[in-house]
Amino acid sequence: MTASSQPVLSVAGLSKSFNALKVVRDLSFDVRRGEATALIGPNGAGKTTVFNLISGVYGVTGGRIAVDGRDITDVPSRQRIRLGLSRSFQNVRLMAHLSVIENLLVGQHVQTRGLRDLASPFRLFPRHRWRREAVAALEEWGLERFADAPVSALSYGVRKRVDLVRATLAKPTLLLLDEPAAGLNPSETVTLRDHLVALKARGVTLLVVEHDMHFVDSLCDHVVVLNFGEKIAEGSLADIQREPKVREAYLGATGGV
Ligand SMILES: Nc1ncnc2c1ncn2[C@@H]1O[C@H](COP(=O)(O)OP(=O)(O)OP(=O)(O)O)[C@@H](O)[C@H]1O
Repeated sequence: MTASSQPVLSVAGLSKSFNALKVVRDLSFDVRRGEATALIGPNGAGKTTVFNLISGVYGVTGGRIAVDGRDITDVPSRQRIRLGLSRSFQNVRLMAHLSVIENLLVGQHVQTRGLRDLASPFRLFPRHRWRREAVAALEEWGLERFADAPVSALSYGVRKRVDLVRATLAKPTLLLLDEPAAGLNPSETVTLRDHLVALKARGVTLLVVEHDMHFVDSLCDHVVVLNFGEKIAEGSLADIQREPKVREAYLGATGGV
């Protein structure tokens, strides 16, 4: 297999139980390089748990996870970040009392050094490489006017985009996005979608948990459907929407995919 045809992420026979509760069952799928793959399913299907397994928040009960052909199943989560995995959470995890630029600097610091000396005086090093990179990234995404604003003063849509900038500063190979469109108004949703389409065009591979099927349709190349922790279908959105199993799973839960 050539490096470019090798999947960025490969999940094989993955399972996770919490005591007697089997939340993920024998799940296998690949995420192809340069594509956006959606992981969808009714509430409680196990999507967030799969993200937590891939990012290393939880250990697996069974199965293997590989990134760029390297088995990371037993690699601690911090090292997974260094191997190219980055994640943006459903509830934005920026520090509200810090400015946008400070949040980006903390993010870079945590990714490269860990939490050990988090208190180092960033403000004393205005010409620091990280600061230049963070400012350049904000400019690139048209967010530079917010650089010195406290995160608490930003709209939710701008916070989400700042969180995306934070997640991509480390130039990830694979970006995991947990419900990126949740809580956004229609125009914020389009802006965020355009940001993600641009990231994809730059070669960032995306794995997205999302309930908004219009958003999935406009961003994702491939869809994996979970129900009760099991994969019940995968393919294009049009393909999986035709699958009786998928229609059944959604009709039982939310009334349609
Ligand atoms: N730490 C945990 N301990 C016990 N059960 C858990 C834990 N985390 C998740 N679960 C259970 O696993 C199942 C799957 O949850 P998960 O959050 O992964 O689903 P989801 O598909 O992301 O749902 P949603 O779309 O509502 O966010 C649920 O029944 C949930 O209660």
